[in-house]
Amino acid sequence: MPKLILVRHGQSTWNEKNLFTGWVDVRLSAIGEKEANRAGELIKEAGIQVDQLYTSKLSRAIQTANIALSAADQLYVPVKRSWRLNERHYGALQGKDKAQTLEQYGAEKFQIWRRSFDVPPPPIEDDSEFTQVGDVRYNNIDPNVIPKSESLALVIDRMLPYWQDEIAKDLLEGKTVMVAAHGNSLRALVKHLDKISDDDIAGLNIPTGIPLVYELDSKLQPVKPAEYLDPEAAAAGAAAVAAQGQKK
Ligand SMILES: O=C(O)[C@@H](CO)OP(=O)(O)O
Repeated sequence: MPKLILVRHGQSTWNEKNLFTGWVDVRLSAIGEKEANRAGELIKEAGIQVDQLYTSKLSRAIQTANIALSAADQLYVPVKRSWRLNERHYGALQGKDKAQTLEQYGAEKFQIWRRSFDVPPPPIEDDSEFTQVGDVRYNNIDPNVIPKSESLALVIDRMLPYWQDEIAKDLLEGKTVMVAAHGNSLRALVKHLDKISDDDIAGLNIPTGIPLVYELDSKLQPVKPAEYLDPEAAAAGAAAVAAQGQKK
C-alpha cells in the first residue's frame, strides 16, 4: 500500500523571529534542527522505510530532510527537488514581522492575507531585498513563472502538476514517499488529498517537524485519516502556528 509522509520543515530562524518568510531562503534555528532530528527518530520508531524523498528548493526543507533521514539511518534515500514544493510566495510581506503586520493592517486583512484561499498579498518589488529575481536555483525555470506573490489557490495550481507527474507516479509504483516542504505547500497538498473545501482550509495549520503519515489506496485516496507520529505535539504545534500574529 502506498505510504506518504509529509514533513513541514523544523522551526526556521525567521519562524523564531515571527517574520513572514515565503521564498526567502532562511535556515533552521537550533530548535528546528532538534525538531528535524525528532522527526527522524519518529520515522525510525514507526519502522518506516522511505523509498523516495522529495523536497522544495529551499534550504530549511532540505536541512530538515537530511537531519531526519540521518536520525532514521536512511541517508541513502534518493531525492528529487522542485520549486513547485516551495513555500507560498508571500509577496511584499516577505521579511515583515507578523505581529506588527497584524497591528498595522488589522485582524481581518491579516487573516485574509495569511489564510484566505484566493487573495494573494501585494506583490514583491523586483528591487526588494527579499526578491527571488536572479536567484540561481531558479535558473532552469521561465522567469515569468517565478511568482511575485501567491494565494493558496495559486500554490495548488503550481504544486498539483508536480504531484501528478512525479510524486503520484512513485506512490502508484508502491513506493513509500517522504515530502519535506512548507506550511502552505503542505496545506495545499493536504487540501487536495483530504478534499477540504476552500473555506475550511483556512482553519488548517501544519506544525513544524512532525511527520504526518498517509496510507493511500490504488487511486491515491487516503484509506483512513492521516496520522501525525506525535499527535499531542502536533496539536500544540498547529495551535502555535495559528496564533503567530499574536506572538510578542
Ligand atoms: O511565513 C511563512 O512563509 C509561512 C510559514 O512560516 O507563514 P504563515 O504560517 O503565516 O503562512
